[in-house]
Amino acid sequence: MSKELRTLTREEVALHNKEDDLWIIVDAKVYDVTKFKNLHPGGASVFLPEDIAGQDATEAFYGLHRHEVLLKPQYKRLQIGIIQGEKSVIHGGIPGELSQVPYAEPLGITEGYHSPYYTESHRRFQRAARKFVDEILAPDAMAREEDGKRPSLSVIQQMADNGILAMTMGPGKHLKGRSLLGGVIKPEEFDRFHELVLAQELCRPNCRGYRDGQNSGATIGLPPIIHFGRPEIRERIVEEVLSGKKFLSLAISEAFAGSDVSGLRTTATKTPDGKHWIINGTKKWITNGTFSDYFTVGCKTDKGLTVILVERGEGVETKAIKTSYSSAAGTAYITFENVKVPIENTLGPEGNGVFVILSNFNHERWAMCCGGARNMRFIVEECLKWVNQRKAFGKPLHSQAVIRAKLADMISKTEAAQHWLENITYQMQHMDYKQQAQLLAGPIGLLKMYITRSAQDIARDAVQIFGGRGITKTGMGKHIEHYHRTVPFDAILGGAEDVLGDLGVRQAIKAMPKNAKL
Ligand code: HEM
Repeated sequence: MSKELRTLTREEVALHNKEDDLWIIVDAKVYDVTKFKNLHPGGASVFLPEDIAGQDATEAFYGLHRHEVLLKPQYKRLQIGIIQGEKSVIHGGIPGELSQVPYAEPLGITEGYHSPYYTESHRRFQRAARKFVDEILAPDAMAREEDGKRPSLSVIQQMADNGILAMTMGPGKHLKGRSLLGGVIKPEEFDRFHELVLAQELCRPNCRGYRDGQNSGATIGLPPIIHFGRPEIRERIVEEVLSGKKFLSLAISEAFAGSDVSGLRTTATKTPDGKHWIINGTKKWITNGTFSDYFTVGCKTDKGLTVILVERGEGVETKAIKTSYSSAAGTAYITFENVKVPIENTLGPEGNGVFVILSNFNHERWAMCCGGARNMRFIVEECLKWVNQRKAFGKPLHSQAVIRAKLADMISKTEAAQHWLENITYQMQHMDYKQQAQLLAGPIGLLKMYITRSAQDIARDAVQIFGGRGITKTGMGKHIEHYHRTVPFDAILGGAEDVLGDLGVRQAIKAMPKNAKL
């Protein structure tokens, strides 16, 4: 039962300023810390100075704690009253609502700004996605990132029921008949900008391992089945995965070869009757691999690289790899030993695996750009809040020019990334698959390189702004520490940064007109 809060004057609170009778005010709320002080992680002595005991400690509190501390039940119950005639105004964000911090949201969805891309349908969709993420996803994300367990199946089920798993595959027939976020838009309305909005909202809890744990194996591993699978396989597996019943991973990279797909060593040889493949080899860094039921596997065959769908079963072993993010992502090392697979599981023509794999890359890299650009923005928001509430040398941190210069750089990079991303998204919206492959592989490669380089600059600057807190896993800088530790993932997964930059330039050189001379 919640206790009755008292209405108190500041004068009344001031009388409780002794070790055995100790109250403080934080944001118009009165807390009795008499007993708590001996359990306080920051020590008891911090409560005793005369400007804290019985006084308003709001500024001191927010210089040292995140707002969420006061929301935890064990601390919330320390509140005994509220100051007469005052209201508490600080909140750590209202679930489902846009942040009011400048640059915390893409300009296109920020109130007062205009956009050539976002319509009322996108904005409505964004609000529904934000609510889902804040209320359902974020609590699970934080808990699983902490304990390293895979995302809770109940949450995956809710993602499936709301069409989220299906929407991460982009617009298309697979959305038909689904209720998207409780019917907030119709399946035929869903376009690339809805997809962009969704991809960015899903990142907001800033739990990088968990984010990859939410079926991102399927986001990259299912399209080859949608586009190249035989109808009977496609129908069964796509439905099982998008309804959250089964999990699937893309299994291309190996200890022997990553970005260089032609160097893969996993082999598939046909049985003498030609009815099965026998697969042998290993795969490494396979997202969701520890818990996936299906694997979309790149194999060497007589006719060259071939992509084959493999079901978990005899001869398939997966074990967890420890990476710098949490094991919620299920990153695995996989061994295939004489795994027998029906020939019908071949995806696309034999020997055409490079095309099957490459045709997927644009969408995968674009989706990673969506997340990368959003994560940069989240760090800008954290830094803006921190420099505003933290004092150093008697002044707020933002009064230091060097801090403002860092923020200027961070904000510019974040805005540049988002605007370039939105332009590419607009191109995707108006191009068919073939045009995208021809015209967008280079720009998407360059964009991803730009985002991951900028993200690493932002991570480094954010650590400087947060100081020791930026390298501490709990407390004020916990998101900065997490970001700085996990930001290299984007620079590696889906094509290493340098390889992608090079791809963009090589494509430009290839497209140079013969008559272009200085
Ligand atoms: C109801 C009031 C308060 C509660 C519930 C509370 C709770 C906590 C908690 C949970 C931590 C661990 C770090 C974290 O999770 O952020 C902490 C750390 C700390 N607290 Fe408090 N606190 C309160 C008020 C204060 C006040 C008024 C001061 C200073 C005047 C203070 C000074 C500190 C310090 C110095 C630390 C260590 C910070 C660090 O390691 O960076 N606390 N407090």
